[in-house]
Amino acid sequence: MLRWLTAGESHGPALVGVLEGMPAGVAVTTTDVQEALARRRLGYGRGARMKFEQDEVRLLGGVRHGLTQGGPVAIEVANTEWPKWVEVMASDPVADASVLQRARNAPLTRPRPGHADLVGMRKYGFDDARPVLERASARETATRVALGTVAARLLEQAAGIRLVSHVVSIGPVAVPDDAELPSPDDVAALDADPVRCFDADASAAMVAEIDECHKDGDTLGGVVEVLAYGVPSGLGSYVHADRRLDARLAAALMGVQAIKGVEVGDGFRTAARRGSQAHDEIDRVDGRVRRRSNRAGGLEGGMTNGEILRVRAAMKPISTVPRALATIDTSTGDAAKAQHQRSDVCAVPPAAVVAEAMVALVLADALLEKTGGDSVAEVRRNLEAYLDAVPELLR
Ligand SMILES: Cc1cc2nc3c(=O)[nH]c(=O)nc-3n(C[C@H](O)[C@H](O)[C@H](O)COP(=O)(O)O)c2cc1C
Ligand SMILES: C=C(O[C@@H]1CC(C(=O)O)=C[C@@H](OP(=O)(O)O)[C@H]1O)C(=O)O
Repeated sequence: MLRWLTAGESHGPALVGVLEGMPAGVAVTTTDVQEALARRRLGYGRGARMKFEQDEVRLLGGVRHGLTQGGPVAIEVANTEWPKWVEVMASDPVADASVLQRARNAPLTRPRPGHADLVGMRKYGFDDARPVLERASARETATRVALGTVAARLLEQAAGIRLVSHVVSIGPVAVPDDAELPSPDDVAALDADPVRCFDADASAAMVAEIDECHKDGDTLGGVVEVLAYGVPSGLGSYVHADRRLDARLAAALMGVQAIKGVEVGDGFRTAARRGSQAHDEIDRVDGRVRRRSNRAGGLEGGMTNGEILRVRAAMKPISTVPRALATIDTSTGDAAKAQHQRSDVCAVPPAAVVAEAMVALVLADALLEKTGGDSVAEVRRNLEAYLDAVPELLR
């Protein structure tokens, strides 16, 4: 079983992630994690913070000489913004109370609709939204991407599974339904695209939409898709609700800040079709079982079926809207405009990278559940033994 946890605040000294259950022998370096984090910072429409903040990565435990050791992997992602927040986010009481009178520490009492601010204040007993937004912030996704990097390395090295994430819509602009899917060889091209989109026309229209929206003081959401190539048949299970891989993927994706819907394969589009047009017919071609289509997105009965895994996640528009939304001031009860400082206009491209990390973590967990194994070599051996034992007529 693979388990993971993250800790840390948006403007604290650092975020930290712990991944427990990784077999020994996964090749991963600080540079691998840094490169993955750099991909999360890409994307047209992100706010000022992305321009001046660096992600400083330290592998704190579980990796030696470029290989996991079988113990928990701990990764720190330091916030280079920290020097500006030393007093505001100090973990110990601040001796000189006068420093807390400064503007940066003023209580945030105009909760932003769409954020955790208002309910977080109620639930945890704060008269200031600061502690709520510090932990609710999607800055935390940096740690998920760091941990997802290790999971993705296991998937590739033990099972030849490779992941791709891309953007399929931003606001009203979408790639055509029948557009070609990007493959793992297209990742560099996706990284180079301003909105991580594989369709050049749609990409240009998305950039124009973001510009338009920025001018209007507004924000945008969209839909991302994660593809997994080379996934063996039989990860997950139909035997119980919490073992279904579709359910586990949906929960992991819904756990990303601002994700409001998940689609497996053709998902909601399938619901509008007749059965004869909704499923993936089975054939035998050159002695191998093949599917004539992949509308199911590689998942049937809560299990991978050997086709390309395809899941989508819908992100709501950024909640900190520059043309500020109506709220109340919780210190007076009066009507007010929601708190607004800097913010992203659109964070759909980084959300694709975060979604990819979540899929990597869930797939790595499902792979280990199927194969067991304390080292990459053992995982690989066990996977091969399982696949070799599948009767010829079912292959
Ligand atoms: C990669 C990423 C970047 C984000 N950047 C911002 C941002 O700059 N400003 C903002 O208000 N919300 C941002 N969000 C979204 C908020 O964190 C999210 O709206 C908030 O947590 C409330 O959404 P929820 O109801 O799904 O938790 C971002 C989300 C992601 C995934
Ligand atoms: C820092 C990151 O994202 C942040 C996520 C975020 C939010 O409210 O979720 C708000 C913004 O931070 P701030 O309010 O400090 O400007 C984003 O920059 C990051 O992704 O690394």
